[in-house]
Amino acid sequence: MTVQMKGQKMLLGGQWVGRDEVIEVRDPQDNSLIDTVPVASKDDAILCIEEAKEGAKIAASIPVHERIRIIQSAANYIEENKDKFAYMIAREGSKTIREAEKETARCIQTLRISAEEARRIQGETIPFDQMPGSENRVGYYYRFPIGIIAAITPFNDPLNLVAHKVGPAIASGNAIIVKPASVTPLSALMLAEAFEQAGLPPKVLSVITGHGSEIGDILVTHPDIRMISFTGGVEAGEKIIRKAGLKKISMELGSNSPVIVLDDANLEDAVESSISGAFWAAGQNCLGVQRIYVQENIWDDFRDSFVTRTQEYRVGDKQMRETDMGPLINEKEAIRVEKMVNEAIEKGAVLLTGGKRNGAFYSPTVLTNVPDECKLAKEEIFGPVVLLYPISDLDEAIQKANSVEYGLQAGIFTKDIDKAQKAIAQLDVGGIMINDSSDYRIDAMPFGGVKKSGLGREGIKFAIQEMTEPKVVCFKLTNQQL
Ligand SMILES: NC(=O)c1ccc[n+]([C@@H]2O[C@H](COP(=O)([O-])OP(=O)(O)OC[C@H]3O[C@@H](n4cnc5c(N)ncnc54)[C@H](O)[C@@H]3O)[C@@H](O)[C@H]2O)c1
Ligand SMILES: O=C[C@H](O)CS(=O)(=O)O
Repeated sequence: MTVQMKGQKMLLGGQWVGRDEVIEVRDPQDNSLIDTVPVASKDDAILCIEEAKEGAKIAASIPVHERIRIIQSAANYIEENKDKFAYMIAREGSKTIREAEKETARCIQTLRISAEEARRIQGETIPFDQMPGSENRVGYYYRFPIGIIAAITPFNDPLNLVAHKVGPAIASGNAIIVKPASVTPLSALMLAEAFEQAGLPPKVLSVITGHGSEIGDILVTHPDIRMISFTGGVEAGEKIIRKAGLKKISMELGSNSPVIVLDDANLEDAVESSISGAFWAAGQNCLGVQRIYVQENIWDDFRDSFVTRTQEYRVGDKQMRETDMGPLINEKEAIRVEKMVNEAIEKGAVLLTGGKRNGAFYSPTVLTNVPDECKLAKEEIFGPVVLLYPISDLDEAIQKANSVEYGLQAGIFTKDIDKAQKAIAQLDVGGIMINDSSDYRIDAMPFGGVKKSGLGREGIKFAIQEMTEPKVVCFKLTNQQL
């Protein structure tokens, strides 16, 4: 399928512009050239922000009913062209076509929720006469847009995670500058095209392409940027926070997600849900199942079933419908995962299946007996690798699940409501799924983590809260008004 691309153009200050210097966007599966995008200069980033200042005034002046129409129209456009959007996600990224179709459907849902939430940005009246001397006053607060938002997004969900920033920004009357991942910028440019077709006024949305650390620095440090909405790895996140200065910050970072399987669990559900959660998007998934703590009296059954299902997972051409898992985003990432696995094996880990690399492909891999000091055990793998651990009881599972520096989401499989409640209370995470793996999310729920997994929450309504400020209004009434 050929997709008519903007080609060497980015959306900067309401204009589609090209640059002599370009970045090649290549298919991770065969390194074939898909398209090129411009390398924005620091001056381009500064110009983009200057134009976005006008865009912010325009965005704030768009009436809510028009914001709703624009966002719904963009969602309709994506729905009418869903095969092209899914094709591009699978082409420039490493998702299979079926995974890409699901991401496209979620993006449409994300935008429709954004349109709904545009009508729910409300304030409250405040009874001001609460103290002696404060009589004869009435007032309220309402939420207003903050201005220009810089959105910096990762490679693994190149469409929906951009929509999670653009949708709420437009719904709340802000201007937004998106800097997509340099390896998967094309889906973000297609999203910008959807909003252009929908009649979004120029300069409200910009998509600037280039090297993250270069133009990203301008976006992060510029005084006219009022909020940084970052989704990516903790290393980049920490660099951004150190440079940002006094700005609103949203950080959706990495994870090392645990799942607990107790002996009263539905074993088939636990296996199937954890297989999907572990190997979705070749493990390049912030919610990906990385550690599974299995109660020892069901250890053999779970381990054998999980390994068997892992071996049945079909790795291959991501554009083929029968494929379950494609490559990682590039060979460098696959080599990074391979090194983490080999380090663990050298230190005594037991490989139960997988552990094989072929270029950017890395086979679905399961290990046990991984020493705690290994990178594989304590860091984010961001690849198709799962660690199994036997545990004696829930207390041990919770202690071990909490023993890493991340806390995004966790899963627990049990029929015992008391044990589920204990896990809810004691697991140090942003979300816990009962009888689902850690990899469960709907786009409307509050989403984000604790510790090194991030700051703040996304999930449309929650993103809108971060993208708006309350403004208090108080009227002192004159005698004739009383
Ligand atoms: N919590 C979440 O919602 C969530 C969702 C998806 C991915 N992630 C995380 O993202 C990571 C994988 O994505 P990635 O490899 O694209 O992440 P990354 O951190 O390498 O890059 C993310 C974005 O930041 C830009 N960037 C990198 N360094 C920068 C800097 N110094 N200043 C400004 N911008 C900079 C990149 O160009 C890219 O656009 C994983 O850690 C994953 O867990 C988290
Ligand atoms: O990679 C992290 C994503 O935010 C998870 S999801 O694709 O949004 O569920």
